[in-house]
Amino acid sequence: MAHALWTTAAVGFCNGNAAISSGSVVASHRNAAISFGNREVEVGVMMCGGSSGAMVAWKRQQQQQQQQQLSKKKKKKGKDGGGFKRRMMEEEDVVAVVSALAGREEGAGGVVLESSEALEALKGLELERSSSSSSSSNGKKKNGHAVAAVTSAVVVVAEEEIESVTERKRRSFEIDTVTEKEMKENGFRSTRRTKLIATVGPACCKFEQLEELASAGMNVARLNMCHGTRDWHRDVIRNCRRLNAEKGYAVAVMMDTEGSEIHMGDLGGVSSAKAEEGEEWFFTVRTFEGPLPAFTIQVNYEGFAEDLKVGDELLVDGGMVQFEVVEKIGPDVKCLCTDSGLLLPRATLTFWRGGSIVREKNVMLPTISSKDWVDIDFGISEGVDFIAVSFVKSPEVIKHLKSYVKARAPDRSIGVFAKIEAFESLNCLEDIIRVSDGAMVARGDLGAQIPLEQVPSVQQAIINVCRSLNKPVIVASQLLESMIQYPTPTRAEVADISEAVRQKADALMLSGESAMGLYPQKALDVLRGVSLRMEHWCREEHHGDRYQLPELSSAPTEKISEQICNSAAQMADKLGADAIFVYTRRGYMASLLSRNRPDCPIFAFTESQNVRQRMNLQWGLIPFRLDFGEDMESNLHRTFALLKARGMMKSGDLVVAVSDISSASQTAMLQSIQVRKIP
Ligand SMILES: Nc1ncnc2c1ncn2[C@@H]1O[C@H](COP(=O)(O)OP(=O)(O)O)[C@@H](O)[C@H]1O
Ligand SMILES: C=C(OP(=O)(O)O)C(=O)O
Repeated sequence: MAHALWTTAAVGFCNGNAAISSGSVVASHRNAAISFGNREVEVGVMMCGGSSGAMVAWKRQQQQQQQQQLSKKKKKKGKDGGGFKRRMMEEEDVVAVVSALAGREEGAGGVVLESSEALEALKGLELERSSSSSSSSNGKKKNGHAVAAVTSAVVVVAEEEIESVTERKRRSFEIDTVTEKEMKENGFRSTRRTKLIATVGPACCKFEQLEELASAGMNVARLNMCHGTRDWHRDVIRNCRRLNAEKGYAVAVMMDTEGSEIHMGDLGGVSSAKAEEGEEWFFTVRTFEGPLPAFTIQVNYEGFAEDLKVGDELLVDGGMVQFEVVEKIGPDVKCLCTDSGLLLPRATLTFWRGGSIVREKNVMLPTISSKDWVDIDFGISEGVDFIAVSFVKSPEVIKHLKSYVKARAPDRSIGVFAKIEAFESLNCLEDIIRVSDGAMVARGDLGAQIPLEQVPSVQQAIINVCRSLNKPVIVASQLLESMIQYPTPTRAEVADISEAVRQKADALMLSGESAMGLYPQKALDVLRGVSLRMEHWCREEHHGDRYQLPELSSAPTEKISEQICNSAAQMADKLGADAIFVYTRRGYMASLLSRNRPDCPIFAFTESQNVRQRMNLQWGLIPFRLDFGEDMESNLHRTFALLKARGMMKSGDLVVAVSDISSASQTAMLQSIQVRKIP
């Protein structure tokens, strides 16, 4: 808005009828230099004489002029007039103050706010921005005037710069809007600890649909590179970024590689095909000009016919449809359908012989194919937060990818997750997880590689290893499979989700339910509702029967941080603390706290949006973005003030605060635990 150089906008806090006037300014409480776009503007919060309740803020050079203009407007149009809009601010915060300014009508002079809450909000603003203080407290003399209280204040901003203020404010302290809502609705002790991941597909890829999922609690959006084009994925990633930037979410993006396991082609463009028992189908590596012949399925693996033997069982999608190999005809394999079902595009294929999975030349296929490398480059350039690697069989591939990612994106932290689904990965589970940034129990394909009845115990084993090694773990696939078609889940699905929550997995993941199901939103609602209920049951109603968490192992170099976090979590539980606060640059201390699975939520403050998004996948972490101050004390004060102002915490709440950040002036890192009551 270039038209008005200094159209005055005002935010005031009033006692009774007092509004903005040119009444007696008695002392400056604090002067804060605020950057508006390219300019530094001084904003003053004034201490006012109790009798007048007047308030003024000024731009240094134009102070007098501003006051006259404000006063004139006030006189002319009354207290609501002159473009000043009266507005109650019971529970709103600094961000809302500035947003209100940005959203006000064209030409409106400002927003007048009332109530002590609003005053707190301004104090937050002031604290955050203050570079010097000439404050005087209640009743003390300053500049020869009696100062009663901080009863009022005005912030003057240039109209054309409001947007950058909004942006700046938002960037200096950010919290996921859904979490904030949940915290206000349920009280922050009851916020959901288990994180939710939704696979994005045609059923939920539009901006509005993603927004609906985000508001239903999606913490991470997963993109399965098996499906869709890169342009399609780019649009989704950008929609997620837009959602975060415009709506205040912290949705992370996870890219899941296709891998080079054997799978079917795209069925010639149809969305599914039914295979009936007794039918003969041809599996082939040939390509066809024009439409696919009837009863033909293309396969992506050249050695397919070579690896198979007559009599082998061929399982589609881990057994959703089953065939028996009856004949090999050159590059084609004729199969008889023995278990009917729906064939879906690009479904995985596994072969079984005498009750064991067949490992022939296919075992030599690279875990990361050449197409995956191109996808990975794409993901890095589009700024994904996580890369999940399909069919990991050894730790080497993860190490290799991690060093590649570090070289390609030295300034960003991209988490590399190992999907545990290959039979071979179970022989070196610890080694794989140790070098990864997290793991996914990919039960869909895992259930096709090991007997189904072993999947639950393997799930538990993977979760245990992850906790012991301090790696986040995702439980994925078929959590609500029936909801692809129906609006309510089966009881067994609810029990399955509850079990994963009881095992304290970091995150639960939807696949087809959100990607191509009829009820993506409802499925996420069920996931959220069941998680909340089970968490509550474990925490509040079943305290004595706490799920026994496995031993925590430790890395020698990280022992001090680990001990600090373990002690802080124990202390918080024993003291019945309301929250743990952690100030963290890389998210590491936050993860060490999270793995203790304490009773109270962990408010994790970090300076980086990237780290904030990554923390959004971890159990119990409520990630905030915050510009760190000079020292721990100032960080604590600012966060207390801001959280109180936003109605998220209140005076008297008990907080255990952990920090390992050092200020610019400190050379050594200071690790500390403090127990504080919110003032
Ligand atoms: N990007 C996409 N484009 C089209 N369909 C998708 C996409 N992502 C997922 N799907 C659909 O959702 C289903 C379930 O997703 P997922 O479990 O991730 O894949 P898969 O079935 O290949 O393991 C897929 O089979 C596919 O039909
Ligand atoms: C999550 C899984 O992987 P994908 O969806 O890529 O098959 C799985 O197999 O469970």
